Amino acid sequence: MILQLPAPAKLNLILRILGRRADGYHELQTLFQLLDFGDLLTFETRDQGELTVDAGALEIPQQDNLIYRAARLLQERTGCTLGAHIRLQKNLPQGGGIGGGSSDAATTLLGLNHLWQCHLTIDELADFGAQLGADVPVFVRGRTAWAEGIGEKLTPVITEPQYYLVLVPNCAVSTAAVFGDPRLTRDSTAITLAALREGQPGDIRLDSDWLEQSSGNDCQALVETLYPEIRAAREWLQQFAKAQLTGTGACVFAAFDSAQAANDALAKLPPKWSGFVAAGVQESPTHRQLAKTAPAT
Ligand SMILES: C[C@](O)(CO)[C@H](O)COP(=O)(O)OP(=O)(O)OC[C@H]1O[C@@H](n2ccc(N)nc2=O)[C@H](O)[C@@H]1O
Ligand SMILES: Nc1ncnc2c1ncn2[C@@H]1O[C@H](COP(=O)(O)OP(=O)(O)OP(=O)(O)O)[C@@H](O)[C@H]1O
Repeated sequence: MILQLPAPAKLNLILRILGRRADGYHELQTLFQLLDFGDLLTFETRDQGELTVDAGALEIPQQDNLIYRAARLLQERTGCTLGAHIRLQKNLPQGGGIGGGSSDAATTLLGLNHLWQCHLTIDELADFGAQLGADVPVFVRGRTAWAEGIGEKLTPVITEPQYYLVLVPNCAVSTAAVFGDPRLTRDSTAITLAALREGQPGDIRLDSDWLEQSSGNDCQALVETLYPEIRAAREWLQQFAKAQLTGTGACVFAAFDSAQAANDALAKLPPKWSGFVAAGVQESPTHRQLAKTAPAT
């Protein structure tokens, strides 16, 4: 049986670092905005337990690929004797801060749970995801969300519809190196969302005025010192709208009210950089696609 599923990108519209835990991981608060643009994965079930990943031009040994690691973890934890061949169409830049590898891992957990009929719950899959990386659970849960802890405590939120122009500078940033740098500021005060819930039934709605005041990325100053090209890309984008780093970079982004305005800015992009326009979404395209998919037999 064959199943094709998207693996969307995310942006960190807010990234605040509150402190460092004894294990080296950082307590943070971040607003994960899911996008309607990403990688594409094709899963083909195998009767024998063998797992293979065709990652195209992505130069990573198979056993290190988060797709392979997610599939292996699911096999080990469920005792499933089925295997799979998984093909990756890589559209997202590597080390871009837009969660490409994490999203591939989440789509693998969701896709194989469906194909292999493991019947795991989203909570169980999100727990497995957290073992693969701090950004995996948000993609497993598939909602634009406010995150706390090391990124695993998720509260779904509703953001205003926006189009994002994402620029890809010519450098890949190591997340571990940024978090390990003594110059990183780690003392932001925590934001509380509870006040925003007052009088609102259902999910918290974050309006653009609140976002304007609260946005910012605590990694940005350090990353721009380490990679002047990232500062140059952000400053170029800043001529159109407030521009910011996502995650630990390298990508920078700005929000626009229409796809037309975002594409007009993209058309002026200097040839040394690439970029893309994507809409912000509340629900992951992976979940939307799975909801339309017939049960595996
Ligand atoms: C910065 C973000 O991209 C924001 O979305 C993520 O929190 C990073 O998520 P990720 O790439 O899935 O992170 P992981 O693969 O779990 O960790 C990569 C490295 O980042 C550091 N790390 C990550 C998350 C976190 N809350 N604190 C950390 O200190 C750790 O040194 C770790 O070795
Ligand atoms: N399927 C995959 N796609 C991309 N990177 C992968 C994959 N599997 C493993 N990796 C490794 O994960 C690292 C992070 O890649 P990724 O593209 O997810 O970075 P990122 O966009 O900065 O993510 P994040 O925002 O979650 O930190 C890369 O250095 C790469 O070696």
